[in-house]
Amino acid sequence: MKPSDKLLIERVLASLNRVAVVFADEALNLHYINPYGFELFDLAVPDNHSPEQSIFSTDTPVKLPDAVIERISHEISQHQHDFIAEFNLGKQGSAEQQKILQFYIAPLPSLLGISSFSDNLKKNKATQKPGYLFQVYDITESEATGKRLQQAKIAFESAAEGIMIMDDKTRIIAMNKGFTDITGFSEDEMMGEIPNVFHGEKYDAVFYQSLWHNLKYEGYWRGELWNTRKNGEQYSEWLTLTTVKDRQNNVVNYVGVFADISELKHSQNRLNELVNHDSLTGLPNRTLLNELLSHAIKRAEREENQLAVLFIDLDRFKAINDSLGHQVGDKLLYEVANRIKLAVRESDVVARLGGDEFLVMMDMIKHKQDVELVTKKIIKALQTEFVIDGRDLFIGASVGIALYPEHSIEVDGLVNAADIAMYHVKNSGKNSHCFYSADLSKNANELFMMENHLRRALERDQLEVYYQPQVRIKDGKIIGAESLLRWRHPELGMVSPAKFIPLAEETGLILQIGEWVLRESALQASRWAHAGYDLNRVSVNVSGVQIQRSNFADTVYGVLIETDCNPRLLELEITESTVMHNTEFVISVFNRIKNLGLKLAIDDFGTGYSSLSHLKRLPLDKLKIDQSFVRELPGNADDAAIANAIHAMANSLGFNVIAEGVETEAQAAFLLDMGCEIAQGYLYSRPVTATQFTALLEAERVKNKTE
Ligand SMILES: Nc1nc2c(ncn2[C@@H]2O[C@H](COP(=O)(O)O[C@H]3[C@@H](O)[C@H](n4cnc5c(=O)[nH]c(N)nc54)O[C@@H]3COP(=O)(O)O)[C@@H](O)[C@H]2O)c(=O)[nH]1
Repeated sequence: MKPSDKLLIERVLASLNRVAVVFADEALNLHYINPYGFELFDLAVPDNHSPEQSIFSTDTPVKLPDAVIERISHEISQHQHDFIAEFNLGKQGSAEQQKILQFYIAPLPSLLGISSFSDNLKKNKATQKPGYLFQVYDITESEATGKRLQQAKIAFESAAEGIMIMDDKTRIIAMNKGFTDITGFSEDEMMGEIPNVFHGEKYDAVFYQSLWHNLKYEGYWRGELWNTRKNGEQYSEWLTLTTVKDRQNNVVNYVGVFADISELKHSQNRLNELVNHDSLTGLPNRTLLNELLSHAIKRAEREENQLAVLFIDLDRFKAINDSLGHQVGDKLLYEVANRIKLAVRESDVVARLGGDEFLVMMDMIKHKQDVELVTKKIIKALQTEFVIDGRDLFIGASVGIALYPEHSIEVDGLVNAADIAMYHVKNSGKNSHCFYSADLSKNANELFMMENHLRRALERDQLEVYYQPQVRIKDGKIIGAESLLRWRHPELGMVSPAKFIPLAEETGLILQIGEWVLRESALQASRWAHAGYDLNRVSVNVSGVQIQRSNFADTVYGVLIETDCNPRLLELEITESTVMHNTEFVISVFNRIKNLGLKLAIDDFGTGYSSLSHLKRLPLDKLKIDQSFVRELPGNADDAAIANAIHAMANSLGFNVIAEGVETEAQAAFLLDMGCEIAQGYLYSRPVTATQFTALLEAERVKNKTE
């Protein structure tokens, strides 16, 4: 071989950079390996050897890795000359690499041809014998790609989602089983068809603009769609469309993947239903109402319309719920919701805010009078008797009305204004309606301020207990005292209990305040007893809220222990209306108090609607004739008859009687004549401080001593 030919062949072999070329003898000793072979098998280049000059003698110790030799000799023994094998081949100086190699082995009659490259080889006898030419390709990458393709194919076929592949004209060219499962359409029916999402007529222009804009500039579009199955059923799908482009940036395919989210939608709707609706009546709750009201306000603003918000609070509902139980209460609320719905237009919104509070939102209001008419209709509907579990129940409704934009232009503002107006109705006789006005807000603010002041009154020692004597009419002897709470406010002056007790009851502050009055009274009663004053009892007013909302008998017991007061020195006065609510419960509380040794009196008797059968079951000691029946005695024949009747009834039930509000001698004489022996009123003394009361007792003691 000419030196120039030898050089050419050597260069060609050296330039092959995708195939390793190896000449080996029968014993698989290497006689030649090109530079790429060195790289592929990670062989160290011998010191005296340059890779370009790749021909070497067998004296040069270059060897294929053992694992490779083993595998080749195994395949040759099996007459396999074309095979793929996987090896861990060490990368020089770095971690091993997994490689997949494709071998082509060509047996050669002898290696004599290559001996001409090297003088060493010429002398080598092995070159006389048969040998092999190996071509080895690294197919690791393409194998991995193949594997990935295989996996993608499995994923495509087995995905529960529907997958469709479209050409650049959005015609379906491939689809999976998930597509058929969801839509009901087979491959035969869909091939070449354009999917619904691209149909020009199904959605509006804005939808298509946004879809194509996204596909073009973002490369994908994602959204929720309604679609129709082959059987005509509507379903909801979540679809992702992706644009596939070639190297020249031309669209070649669109791929659509969609999931059937009908079930999810259903659950979501159910959840929304639960979150946004009142479970008892099915009406929108406060959350949904706020949303609806907010939309309605925006619409009213656009269309320059008026809106009305009616805040409805039921009258007497609490009493029914407390006395007849929650089941009856729930049924009543359900019926109330139906009656309100029937009284308004279909388009009006009726919501339940909680408890016995409802709200009606009416839009497109032309005249205030129209709102008033509907309100009256609602009140009338709720006034009519309800028959629940065979029982006739009567309630009423107090309705506050606020108008958009007159009273507020905001959701909260409107609801608050209607609430304030409703509150005003409640405080002025109930079962009526009233439009909001700024004056009402002023009152509400004052109440709010007073509530804040009252909260601090106890801590700041602004409360004080006054005592009013209860006297024996025939000789004027003080036989008892009624505790009457006073609030001495640094700025507001003396605040009447008639003003702050209802507020304390509403806010629950009465629990703390009432306990404080009881403790003060017990301490004072003990002081007077220890001082030797002959006082039968100190009578303490107890609010219905204390009885209904606290462990009242336990509180009384605690106060007795703390103050070391003899229970016989104390009497509790409870209003007639309190004892007729939740009567069974009240009876049990009264029995416990009675067992502690205290006396019990009914205050303001004659103003409520006592049932005689209930009265009989209460462990009472005394009835207090309300001052409204005393005021016009003896001239008013009706009051005289009532006072007489109360006295007679108390006698027959074995109760003592006391008359309150006695201001004149004539009243006292009439009462004594009637048989009522004890009285209380300005005739004897106004309520006074404990010190002043002690002075009254002391004066009496002195007087008795001197007589
Ligand atoms: N739950 C609690 N209620 C209390 C407590 N302290 C008082 N109250 C209740 O507040 C209402 C107003 O009380 P007050 O302004 O003290 O009025 C009482 C007397 O001052 C007044 N009175 C007494 N004699 C006369 C009279 O001759 N003429 C006249 N016009 N008024 C008079 O009557 C009130 C006594 O009411 P009563 O309790 O019904 O006997 C009042 O309802 C108090 O009950 C408290 O600590 N807790």
